[in-house]
Amino acid sequence: MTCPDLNTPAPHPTIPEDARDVLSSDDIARALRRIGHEILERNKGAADLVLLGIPSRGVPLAQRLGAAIEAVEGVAVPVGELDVTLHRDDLRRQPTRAAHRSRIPETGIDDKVVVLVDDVLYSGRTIRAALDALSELGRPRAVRLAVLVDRGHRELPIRADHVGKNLPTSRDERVHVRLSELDGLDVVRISGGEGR
Ligand SMILES: O=P(O)(O)OC[C@H]1O[C@H](OP(=O)(O)OP(=O)(O)O)[C@H](O)[C@@H]1O
Ligand SMILES: O=c1cc[nH]c(=O)[nH]1
Repeated sequence: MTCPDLNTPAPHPTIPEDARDVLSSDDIARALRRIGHEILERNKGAADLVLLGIPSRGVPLAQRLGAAIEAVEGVAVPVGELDVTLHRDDLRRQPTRAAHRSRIPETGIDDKVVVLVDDVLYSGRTIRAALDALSELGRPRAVRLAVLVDRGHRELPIRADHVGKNLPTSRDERVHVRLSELDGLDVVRISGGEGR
């Protein structure tokens, strides 16, 4: 098996020209503010929260959620990133997928309420890998999941606790998330599918 390269960023497909917008920059900002409020409500405040973004785009989303929570509560929530690459069940099929390094806040995750953050939830396999990666790092009191887009088609018994937008899709469509920190603009588009 080829080992993933730690330094080479994963290639990302360009968005086809016929893609249509599903979330604008303002929509994304509103969704993240709402999710921030939901997380605080569910957790009854910011105590013991740790946000972990899943690379690539889960990382800036986790940082934005941290900022949104801080704006409401006035306290900084630890934010880190959790690489799941080596825990994926499709590593043999996609051996060139780049590995990142996990960055866990100094607070650690033991007895914390960890909120995993990702851009798209689809089969659920990335989140399964995230739970596997997390179990090597400690024992959170609870693990929750926040995603910007849930496009359905789960292949595993995994669900999100906080969703920016539920987007019914067909399997031959693709959801493209672009974020200013990595891509220079904020937008969610969808491409492919019958008649599009
Ligand atoms: O529920 P799943 O079927 O696992 O799909 C969701 C994952 O797919 C995308 O990642 P991708 O592998 O395209 O890499 P990226 O994060 O670099 O965009 C997305 O960012 C999610 O992490
Ligand atoms: O449509 C999809 C499916 C998985 N991951 C994405 O980013 N988009």
